[in-house]
Amino acid sequence: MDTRAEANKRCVARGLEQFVLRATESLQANRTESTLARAISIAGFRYKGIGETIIDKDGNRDQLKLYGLAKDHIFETEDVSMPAVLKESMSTLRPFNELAHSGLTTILDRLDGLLDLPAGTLANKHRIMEPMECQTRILKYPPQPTGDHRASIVPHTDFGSVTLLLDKLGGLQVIPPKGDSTAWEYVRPVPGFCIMNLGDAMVKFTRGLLRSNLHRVTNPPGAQAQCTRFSLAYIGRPEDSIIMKGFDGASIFATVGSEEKAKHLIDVYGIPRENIFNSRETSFYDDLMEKQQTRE
Ligand SMILES: O=C(O)CCC(=O)C(=O)O
Ligand SMILES: [Fe+2]
Repeated sequence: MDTRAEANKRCVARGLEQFVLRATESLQANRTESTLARAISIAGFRYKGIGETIIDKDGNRDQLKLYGLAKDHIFETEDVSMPAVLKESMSTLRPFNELAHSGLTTILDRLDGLLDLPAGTLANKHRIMEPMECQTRILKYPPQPTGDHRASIVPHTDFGSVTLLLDKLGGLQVIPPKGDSTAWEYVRPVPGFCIMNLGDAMVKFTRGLLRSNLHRVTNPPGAQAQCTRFSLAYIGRPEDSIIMKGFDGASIFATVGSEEKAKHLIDVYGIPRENIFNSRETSFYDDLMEKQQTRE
């Protein structure tokens, strides 16, 4: 990346840090939850106070507050009623949305390549100036009492195509693909990087080949459990006019550890036998490269 782009990114990051702190404090200080909840009429693009949702069968309530801001409102604020702290922060929020959306586009282009889709297939369904329900979400998780290991946010999959998460503290957990439903594992945030999560739209587009992982947030591990956890999410969604259905014509390559699993991919997903490689041998890498080079 050139130095100008680097500097740009650093400015946005600094602005964002101040913005998240200022916004969460001010929303907390000035709100009456019901007024703010009414401030934005589109469902999901609003303030949500602590405990508004039930997160498990025992009736436990969530332990976070959040504000969901529509991408379309960030670029067309005139007619949108929103708390002053957010309106005042548009000079930070607009570049953040542009940066996050360009990150989303980079990932979508990479996925086109991996799925053997024509270049631009996915990005053309996520053009930033088209109406779409991409969401910037500011989340605040107060520290929980020691030993409280309940989830703070309900276990869920994301409703969009790709989510980018800017987290400093741990607390985000996933069930890895091979795990059982109790095997939650922490996702460690890496300084300078964001966490990427595929959402339900990608499952639909790829007819279930890509996975939208179940995740939740619980008390951060170790000493971090004493800290308030802030998180900033950009939830990318396809344009409003896109029909949620599987793409035709993508070549899918897969690795499997047994003939039984290969048979499942062939029978259920119709993947050709020659596109399925053995995951127990490193030779699959050369086989795949050879296939990629010989494709039209
Ligand atoms: O706070 C986080 O790290 C995750 C938030 C999340 O999963 C969401 O907003 O969908
Ligand atoms: Fe999520």
